[in-house]
Amino acid sequence: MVSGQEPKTNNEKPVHALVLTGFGINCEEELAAAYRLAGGVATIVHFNEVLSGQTSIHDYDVLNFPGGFSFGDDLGSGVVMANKVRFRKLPSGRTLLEEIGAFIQAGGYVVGICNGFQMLVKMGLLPDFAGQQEREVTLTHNASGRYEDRWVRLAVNPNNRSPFLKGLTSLEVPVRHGEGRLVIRDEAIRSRILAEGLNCLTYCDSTGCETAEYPLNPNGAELNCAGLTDTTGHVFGLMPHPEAFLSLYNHPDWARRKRLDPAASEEGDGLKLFRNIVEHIRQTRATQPTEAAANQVSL
Ligand SMILES: NC(=O)CC[C@H](N)C(=O)O
Repeated sequence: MVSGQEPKTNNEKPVHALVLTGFGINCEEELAAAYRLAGGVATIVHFNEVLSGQTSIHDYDVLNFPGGFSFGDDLGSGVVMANKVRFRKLPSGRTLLEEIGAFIQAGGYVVGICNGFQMLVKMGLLPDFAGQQEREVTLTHNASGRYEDRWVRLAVNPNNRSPFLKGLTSLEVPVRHGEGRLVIRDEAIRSRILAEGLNCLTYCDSTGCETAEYPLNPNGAELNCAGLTDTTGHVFGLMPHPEAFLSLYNHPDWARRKRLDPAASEEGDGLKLFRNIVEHIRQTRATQPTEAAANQVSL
């Protein structure tokens, strides 16, 4: 770029999402499409490229763990990938989990959807990354004893900490999983999750009231919890798939909805989350001078 035409603020840089793939992840294309439709840039990268140091997570704004069946759900869904993140050393000499900790501290965002949420929980990033040795919560087999593939309604916790959920009160999205039941280790952790608003999404009925009733709560999750954040709001995980509802035409009832309200938006509820995070990162950047502009000021 010609000198003098350098962007003055970082908000002229595109918001860049790193979307991981490999080993049985299968939702990376939809997730990348979600960021692109929301005005961001998305790059799909094989997990091994990150572990080998060919790709650095620090070059991106949002690190995404998509859904799927990584390692065939062997040892429990998400466990093998989580262990690679926790224990494999990168060329930097640090584990990927340590790199992710630094990435979050530097302002990065981490998202896990379905199998990705299971990975975040099993690597100990949710509900809070305090370097704790023992997991505080887990995601395990659905109470129904079978794979659940259905649309659910979610209520957004008004005290939630995630910029993904800004301005949202409820949304409709599909679930498709066998191990989505949140189990919390003890009462103290349960109270902390509630007190700090970490249970950012709960299964609800058509009136928006939280419910434990099956199949509205499709897996029997404690607190009817469908999604968690950490206390910083930089780590967000959820069992349902917002990237699977980007357009009205993804919804099984789209034809009736279109007939009843032909002028209604053709965007799906899920796209709102990605618009929110792209906008949030842009706004955060708008207040930060670029390195070049900061250097000019200090001269
Ligand atoms: N859609 C998914 O990501 C599925 C997650 C996981 N394989 C399960 O069945 O629980």
